[in-house]
Amino acid sequence: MSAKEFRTGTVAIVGRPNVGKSTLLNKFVGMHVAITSRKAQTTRHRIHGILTDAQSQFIFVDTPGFQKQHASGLNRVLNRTVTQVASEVDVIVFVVEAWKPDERDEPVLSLLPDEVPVILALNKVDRIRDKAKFAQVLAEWNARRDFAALVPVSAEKGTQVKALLDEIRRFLPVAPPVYEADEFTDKSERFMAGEFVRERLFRLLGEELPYSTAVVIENFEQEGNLRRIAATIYVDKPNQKAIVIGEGGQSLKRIGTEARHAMEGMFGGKVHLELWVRVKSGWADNEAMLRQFGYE
Ligand SMILES: Nc1nc2c(ncn2[C@@H]2O[C@H](COP(=O)(O)OP(=O)(O)OP(=O)(O)O)[C@@H](O)[C@H]2O)c(=O)[nH]1
Repeated sequence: MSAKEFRTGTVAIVGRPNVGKSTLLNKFVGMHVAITSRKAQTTRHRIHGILTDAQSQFIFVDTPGFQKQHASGLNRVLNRTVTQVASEVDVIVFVVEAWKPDERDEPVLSLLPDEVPVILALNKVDRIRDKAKFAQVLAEWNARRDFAALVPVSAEKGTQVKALLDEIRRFLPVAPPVYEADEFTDKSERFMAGEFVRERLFRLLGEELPYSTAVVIENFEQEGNLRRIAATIYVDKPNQKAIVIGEGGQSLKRIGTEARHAMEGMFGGKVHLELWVRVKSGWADNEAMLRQFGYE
């Protein structure tokens, strides 16, 4: 492979909430950079996962979940991000669930720009039993848009993920790599720290908490191999604060312990983590506050 043929480009992974975008991204980069959970819309930041192999460098832009039913300020910001990201990349991977074209995919489909090639990834094929019906689903999707390719995958099992990667590669421009091969994300440790707290929060309390929770890293200091991190979990209502803290502080303690262990594994050093919970009502509707929380 000569340097002249090396390909580098950006890839947006789009799709409505819960279709498996984060799982796919994690599979691609082989590392746990974006959080996954059963709860819809847990990915709010634009995360760059990077995969470099002998022939190419894929720079993945993970886009936020997409929900039309709640017209809050948060969703307006999310929708803007999805369109903006989609028009700036070399190729788009549009992730849907494989069993049937779903009307909830329509808002995302309608936002995809015409000038960027779109690969349809039909995810969760591990749950497909009826092959004949699946052929019909493929035909239906084909009729809806001129996709650059249609690839059935299972992000969770890894089935066909390599085939999907090969399809994506075809659309990356010939260019030298932008990032060093061992970089997996362009976000700082500070950002990752916030992601770990958010992940544990959703994992532990996902069923009880609404989407209106944000994590802000207030302090991040490094002394030798010790990192001192202070984070605030913002909730909308006092009763949510009580849920996050839990009986006798049990929940908050568990979130803190698990997040700290995850950080220590990732950063390769000791972490001292301090967690606070604060009520800031209406934050999901206030665009200035959203910017403060890093939701561009
Ligand atoms: N059976 C099966 N489940 C999958 C597959 N890929 C993802 N899932 C599950 O689908 C759920 C949603 O996955 P995520 O990766 O969090 O989905 P997402 O699209 O990033 O969701 P948002 O962040 O809400 O936009 C999780 O429970 C995953 O375990 C797959 O290939 N097969």
